[in-house]
Amino acid sequence: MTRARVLLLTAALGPLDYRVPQGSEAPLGSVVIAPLGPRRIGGVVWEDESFGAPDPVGDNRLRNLYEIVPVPPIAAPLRRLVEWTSDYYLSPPGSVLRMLLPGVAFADARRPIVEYRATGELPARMTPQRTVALGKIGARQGTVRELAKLADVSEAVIRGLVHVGALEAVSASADQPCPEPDPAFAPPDLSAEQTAAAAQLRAAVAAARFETLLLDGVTGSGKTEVYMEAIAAAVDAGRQALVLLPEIALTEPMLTRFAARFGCEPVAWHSGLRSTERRRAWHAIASGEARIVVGARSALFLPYARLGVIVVDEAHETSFKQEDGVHYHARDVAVMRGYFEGLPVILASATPALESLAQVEAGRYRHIQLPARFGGATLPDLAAIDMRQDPPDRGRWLAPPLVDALADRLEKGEQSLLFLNRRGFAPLTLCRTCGHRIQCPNCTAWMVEHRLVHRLACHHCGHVMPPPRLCPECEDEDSLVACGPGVERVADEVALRFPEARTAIVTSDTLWSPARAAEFVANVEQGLVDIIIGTQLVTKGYHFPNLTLVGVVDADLGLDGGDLRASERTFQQIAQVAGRAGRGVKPGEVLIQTRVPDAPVMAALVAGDRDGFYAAEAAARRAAGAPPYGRFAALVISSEDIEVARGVAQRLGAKAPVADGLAVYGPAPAPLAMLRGRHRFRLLLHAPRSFDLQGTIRAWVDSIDWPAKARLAIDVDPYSFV
Ligand SMILES: Nc1ncnc2c1ncn2[C@@H]1O[C@H](COP(=O)(O)OP(=O)(O)OP(=O)(O)O)[C@@H](O)[C@H]1O
Ligand SMILES: [Zn+2]
Repeated sequence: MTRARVLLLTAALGPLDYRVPQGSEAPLGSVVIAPLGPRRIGGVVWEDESFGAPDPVGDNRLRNLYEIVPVPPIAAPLRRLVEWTSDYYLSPPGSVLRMLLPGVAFADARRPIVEYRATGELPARMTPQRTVALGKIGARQGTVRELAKLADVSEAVIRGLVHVGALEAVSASADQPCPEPDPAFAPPDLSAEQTAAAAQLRAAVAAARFETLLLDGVTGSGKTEVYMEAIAAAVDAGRQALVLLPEIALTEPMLTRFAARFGCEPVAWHSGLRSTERRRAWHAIASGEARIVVGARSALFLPYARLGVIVVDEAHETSFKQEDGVHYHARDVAVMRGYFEGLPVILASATPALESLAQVEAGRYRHIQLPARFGGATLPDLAAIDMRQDPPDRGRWLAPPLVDALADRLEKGEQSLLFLNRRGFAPLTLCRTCGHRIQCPNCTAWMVEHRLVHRLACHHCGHVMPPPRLCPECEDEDSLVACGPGVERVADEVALRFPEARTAIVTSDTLWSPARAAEFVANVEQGLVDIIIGTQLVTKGYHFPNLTLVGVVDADLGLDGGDLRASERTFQQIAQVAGRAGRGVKPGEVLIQTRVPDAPVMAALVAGDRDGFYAAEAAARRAAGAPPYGRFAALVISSEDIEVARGVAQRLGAKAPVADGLAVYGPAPAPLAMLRGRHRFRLLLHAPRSFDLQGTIRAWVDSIDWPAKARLAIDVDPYSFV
């Protein structure tokens, strides 16, 4: 009889033993469906010796596996990555496994789906909407939902077109062939510096060995062009390439850019995909047919058949850190994947994380630099506007020098960008009469006014309500006032000052789909926008040659809050957004509104002294034992019942581990004391780099009993301290 130990797709259990039905085989890594009580559940056949090698279950108690799923087995290096991730981030292995095997992995790729395509017949009644829709669909084929998305119309319009015979149903196999990228399609003419950098990357891919390379080039130096050479090398070698991006909004422009370089779009992977697209993508990735994959961090764990290189673009971005479920950092896990699979990992950034630079210094990462912009474009001039000396008019947010600069660009027909990392109209609504502030009922957070949609919204839990007319506290009428600016409010000021200017507000509210992102890019490129007002979403990736002015509306915003990376993040964010200016022939100017122009980070930005800033920051971190020279981990205990949460936190606190060099802070109410209706208490651990934090935490957490109503979230190497 053959048995199989299976790691199931559930957080609650370790591996379980099963019997392999007669006539079937289930070698290590096989994807299977197994019985679990009355349920059917997916899983992967695993080594007996993993996860503490639990004792085997007696033959007589084994249940039969239901099915061996006909997809390629999960390879050993990826199984090791699952174990490592589970171990390092203190997450159940079943939760990690789910990232490899989303539901679509179990959907039969060969089962046909009904798709639709144009028949060439035009409906008798042609509305303008139908004309546009058919134009956009062209020769493409897809489900009703996909075509609706493609044509930017409702599904009803598509169904209407089917009804009148303009579209016909076809049975499509879900594993439609992926187009083959052609590395020789349109290679760029690289500059001498770029050529040297690209040669190093190509050689690393050809060597097919683990190595981490930090591609550190100023904004506009052509990092993307250069790492595409590494991808070309991987494709040439018959391998797959993965590019991780920090935001979904960046994927669409990147797909277009790849299409220009390789002759076809790569395969995209992110949470915005339709389930049919997702199914197609997953199976193409697992079979090796998807040669280039561009995706968000969730693309990292997929079972690539023949991965040859991983690129992490904008590698300094903290959005690579997942803040729920498995709290992993995609940049760090990418490096581990490279290690287990024996392949190069390229981290690209104009403002590398201190962590990455420390690895370079320690000799563990190779440093590849591109110190100049491509094509003779120069880096922009940065200057600070001291808001204490040059304040904006009352109730306004733009200081006179910035207003003048905007007027100047409008006159010259050049584009400007105003950056403020705050969505909505105003971050706080306050009663003038009684001082009441409108707070989210579920979170320790203010409700943010979104005037464009007439709503107050909580940015933590998504709770929305109409803006009240009466103060909920004193019931005074029309006493509520908006405090502070968000991008919408800055846009109002721009409209007031420059009624003729064409503006675009760019936030996750306005660029919620890849299609909207693509539309925004096209509008700016065609010169249909004069002033962009945006959040961090516009700080990176974009290349608008006619954009010559960047205004940072509130440079001090990120410095509040006492986050250990506050200065570093401020530096990166402002350097990145500054990098959008002057990328063409015309030089760029950057004006930074601040109340602390003498703060080291502002002074370094204005002086263009990146090395000095990083050196000072590194010294300060080293002295404080902060990352990357020391380590943190956070334990957040939450419950709907505050007493339960407090009780567990206190019992845990009473058993806090004691060790040389280890400091345990708390328990204390977390800064975000309530989130989604749950009360939160936090314990923070601080230890030297070499300390076994994971082992310590594991033993500690096991030392108390956990009531069912309390939940524990563990965050190793936290980036968010709320
Ligand atoms: N060798 C080249 N030939 C033609 N165009 C190039 C070349 N190198 C760079 N470019 C162009 O210069 C612009 C900037 O390059 P790219 O976007 O690759 O820079 P980057 O370093 O990734 O920038 P950022 O970090 O600011 O996003 C792009 O429009 C790119 O196509
Ligand atoms: Zn809330």
